[in-house]
Amino acid sequence: MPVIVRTVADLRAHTRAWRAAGEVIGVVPTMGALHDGHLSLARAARRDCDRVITTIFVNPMQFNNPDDLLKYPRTEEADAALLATVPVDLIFAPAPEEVYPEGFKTVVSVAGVSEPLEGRMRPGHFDGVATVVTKLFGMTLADRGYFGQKDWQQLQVVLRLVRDLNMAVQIVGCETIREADGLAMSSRNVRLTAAGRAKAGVLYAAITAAAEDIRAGQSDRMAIREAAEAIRAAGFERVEYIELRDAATLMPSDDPASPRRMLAAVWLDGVRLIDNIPV
Ligand SMILES: Nc1ncnc2c1ncn2[C@@H]1O[C@H](COP(=O)(O)OP(=O)(O)OP(=O)(O)O)[C@@H](O)[C@H]1O
Ligand SMILES: CC(C)(CO)[C@@H](O)C(=O)[O-]
Ligand code: BAL
Repeated sequence: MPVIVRTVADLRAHTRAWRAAGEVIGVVPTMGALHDGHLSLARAARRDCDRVITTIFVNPMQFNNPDDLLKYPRTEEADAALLATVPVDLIFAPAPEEVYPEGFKTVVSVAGVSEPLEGRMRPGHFDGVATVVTKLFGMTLADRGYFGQKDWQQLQVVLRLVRDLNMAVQIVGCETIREADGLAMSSRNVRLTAAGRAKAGVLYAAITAAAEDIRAGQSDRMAIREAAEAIRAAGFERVEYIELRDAATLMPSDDPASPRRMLAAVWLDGVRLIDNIPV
């Protein structure tokens, strides 16, 4: 089993020795309730790095919805058993007071790319992500950080953060791991009912069809409207957004010559699902 460490002092004792030995350290930040998506990041880190740390921390600062924080699944024992199969060297699972001790005052805020889409729908969310990711890099002294493309906007926020603050961490974006019906794996999927789960693959199918239609010459607006209709017709409660954006800045883009990404957030069974694909 990987060693589980709860304090920054204990973590540093390991990472200092690793660095002194010239070893390359990879970190995989997670909020736990691990699935194959997370494990694919840990496996990529295992291939590239001498030492792999997975952090498990349900970061209160990035939750704009207290109910979402309360309901967030916590499965540490099962997570440790899964990480042992990779294997990772160390699990860092601090308590909130270790990360945000009394007197904590700093907020890291990435303007621009944090603002639309998830940033608009979840106010303060990306400040919480940027702050905790900055702290996790500082705590772990990692050389490389592994993030999933499933959270595409988050990945762009982290890339901007690292560039803007000259952090010596190389960011690796790993592709989205999906269930057989196309549903992107996510810790929140366990909250779907059996009926909801049976429909959930429609999200990926609808945005994939829209991306194909756009590549075949259909207008962006029409293709997106059809995708939203297909999702509603399948019984999803709400389409929060389906947007075609510049892949790096997340600003609106109608220029097919530059890399674009279709990003969506929808509600099914009271669960908020996100997904994205290249166009
Ligand atoms: N299906 C997936 N494929 C690849 N990477 C993923 C997948 N799901 C999550 N990740 C990545 O794992 C890291 C940790 O994510 P997180 O712990 O939030 O898991 P999650 O399943 O996305 O949970 P949720 O979306 O419910 O918060 C992030 O970098 C995220 O992008
Ligand atoms: C990167 C992260 C672990 C920061 O809390 C979180 O946003 C996540 O799980 O994607
Ligand atoms: N997976 C991104 C973190 C979050 O939803 O809060």
